[in-house]
Amino acid sequence: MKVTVVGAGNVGATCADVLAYREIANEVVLVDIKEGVAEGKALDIWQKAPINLYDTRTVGSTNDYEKTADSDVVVITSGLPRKPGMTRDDLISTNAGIVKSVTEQVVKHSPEAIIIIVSNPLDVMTYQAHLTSKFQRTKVMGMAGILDTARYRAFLAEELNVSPKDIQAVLMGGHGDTMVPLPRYTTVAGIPVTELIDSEKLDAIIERTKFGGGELVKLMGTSAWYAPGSAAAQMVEAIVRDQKRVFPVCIKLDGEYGINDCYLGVPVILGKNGVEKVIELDLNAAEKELLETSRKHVLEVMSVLEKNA
Ligand SMILES: NC(=O)C1=CN([C@@H]2O[C@H](COP(=O)(O)OP(=O)(O)OC[C@H]3O[C@@H](n4cnc5c(N)ncnc54)[C@H](O)[C@@H]3O)[C@@H](O)[C@H]2O)C=CC1
Ligand SMILES: O=C([O-])CC(=O)C(=O)O
Repeated sequence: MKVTVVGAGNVGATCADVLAYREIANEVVLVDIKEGVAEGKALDIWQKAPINLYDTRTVGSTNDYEKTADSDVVVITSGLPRKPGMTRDDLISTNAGIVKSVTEQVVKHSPEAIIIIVSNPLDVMTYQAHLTSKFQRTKVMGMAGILDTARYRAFLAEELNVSPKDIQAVLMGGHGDTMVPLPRYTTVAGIPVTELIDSEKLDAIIERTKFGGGELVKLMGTSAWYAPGSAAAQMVEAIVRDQKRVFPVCIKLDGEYGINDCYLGVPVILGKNGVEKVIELDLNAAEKELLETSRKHVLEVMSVLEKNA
């Protein structure tokens, strides 16, 4: 299996590293527009192989997409990260152009690839890649839900003093402050979380999750990369190993949840064909209202992209 990661910055390099040391692919090609950066990071990851004992080949490329030819999966992380005071949506004008030009190259050299978008604003960049690639919707998806649920699970694990491994959760909607965590579908080793935590503490954790990206931007002056890079690698793994994992993933909705033509995070089954099924949960009225607010927000940002097209 061959996987390309475009953007050899913080998230892309982390993703490539996880793909390599966990031997998720046989070959990982790292691409960046900045001269030498992708080659250098790919070489560094390859030199770690004898220490960490893996044999995934890592190759770097300065914008030469020939090296990416016939990739099975392509992860797109190229684009600006936000700085303190910015929203993810503020990145749209710069990142839309980057995602468009990168997707054109990806499609030309890997017409059968499955594309995973990481660049922000996530839902709208997934839209951009889908528009440009003209691939079927099940083969163009965005990574956000695994990261957002991971933050939620980590905060819960800390509060309850249990292993993060035992916390299961699902979350829906756009990757932003309108995301919709679903406590009704959150369990600790099968026990409904609401039996273990009072509602005030749970609400505080939900709020912290919604602004989890911004918390890190404030601390570091740029956005997160360890959890995002690992989350993207986990999606790649589900696809290349045909694991049929159930994850929240951003995809164009075609009538699911009564929504058409909007890109939103929903639980899906992920396997060798990409998104193999969108799972439709029976949401209650309050959850539907939150999802509707999120849909409206993503549609607004999608319309900015359309105006600039
Ligand atoms: N979906 C999510 O949950 C998350 C999304 N992100 C987003 O991922 C993106 C990358 O973040 P970082 O890696 O932290 O940024 P970074 O600045 O460390 O890396 C971005 C890389 O993209 C490269 N690049 C720019 N234009 C390019 C082009 N046309 N072709 C190839 N490479 C190009 C840059 O040279 C740079 O090395 C940002 O848009 C960020 O907002 C970050 C974390 C989580
Ligand atoms: O917050 C950001 O800008 C990056 C991101 O999407 C996240 O870490 O959730």
